[in-house]
Amino acid sequence: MWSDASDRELIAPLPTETFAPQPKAKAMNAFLKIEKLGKAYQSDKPVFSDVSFNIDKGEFVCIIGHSGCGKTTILNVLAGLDTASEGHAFMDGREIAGPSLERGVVFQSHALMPWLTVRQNIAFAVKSKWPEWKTPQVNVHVEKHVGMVGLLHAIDKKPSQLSGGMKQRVGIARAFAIQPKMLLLDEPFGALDALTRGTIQDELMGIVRQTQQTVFMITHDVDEAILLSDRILLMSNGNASGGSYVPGGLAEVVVNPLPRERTRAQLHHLPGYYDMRNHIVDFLVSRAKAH
Ligand SMILES: Nc1ncnc2c1ncn2[C@@H]1O[C@H](COP(=O)(O)OP(=O)(O)OP(=O)(O)O)[C@@H](O)[C@H]1O
Repeated sequence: MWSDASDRELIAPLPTETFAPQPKAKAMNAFLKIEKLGKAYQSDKPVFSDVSFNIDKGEFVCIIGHSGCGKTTILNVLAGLDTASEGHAFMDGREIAGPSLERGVVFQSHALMPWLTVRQNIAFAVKSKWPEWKTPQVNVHVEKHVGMVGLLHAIDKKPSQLSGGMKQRVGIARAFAIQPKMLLLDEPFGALDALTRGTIQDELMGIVRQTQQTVFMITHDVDEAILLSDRILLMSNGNASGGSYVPGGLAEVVVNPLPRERTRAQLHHLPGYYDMRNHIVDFLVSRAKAH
């Protein structure tokens, strides 16, 4: 029911699926195209290999897997901050070869410049993207994006004067403000309490739906993935059982069957929610880490 048939063709071999394939038209020239990606810090023990997937424009894709399977490594390759040992990553028809303002990145730690205010932090990024812009235009743009995350009242405060949730909001506003072609989120809400996390998830979902932003996000939270994403990539860890080493990789692609206009409050009442949740949890418990 959930597996993405076209991705299956790209990811070979995949384990037997217990769900009927769901046909989904997928262009050959997908917006983001990952081909047979592999990474080895130790040549005899690659972290993962043969990872292939596509992301369409406007799609929200989450990746889930146990610690150490290589999620951040993949995100860093997409960000241009790391290189793969094998394979290729293309965005918008061009191979990714270094960081670019075409991709906005939000990490778990907010990475704001502590000596600058919210306004100045975001203006710095905006001026890097559009150096020809005059100050009034930069200000309007900054205020629009700070408003989007509900922080206009704190726009002239420094990071030390903000809560953890507020700092993450600034990071999200800054990433959106450069109008990236792709947003890369590495557990952006990992350090937040459940209440703040929920509020910011709602805000992020609203902005993403409104801007049709393409997103690749790492999370450890199954409910967060089900709430936000159109598809969920399930990654397995490298496995050294039986004397030989098998690298980790992309084990399965789960297509989210829930209506896109879902909200956090209604999620648990939607038909199909528990089946999907149980399927992902079962994967994490029994298949993701087959040591
Ligand atoms: N620079 C490095 N040098 C050597 N090994 C590294 C390096 N960076 C990552 N690794 C190793 O590669 C593996 C994958 O790391 P990565 O951070 O991508 O995993 P992850 O799935 O994102 O984990 P987590 O969920 O804990 O963040 C880990 O075993 C890690 O120790």
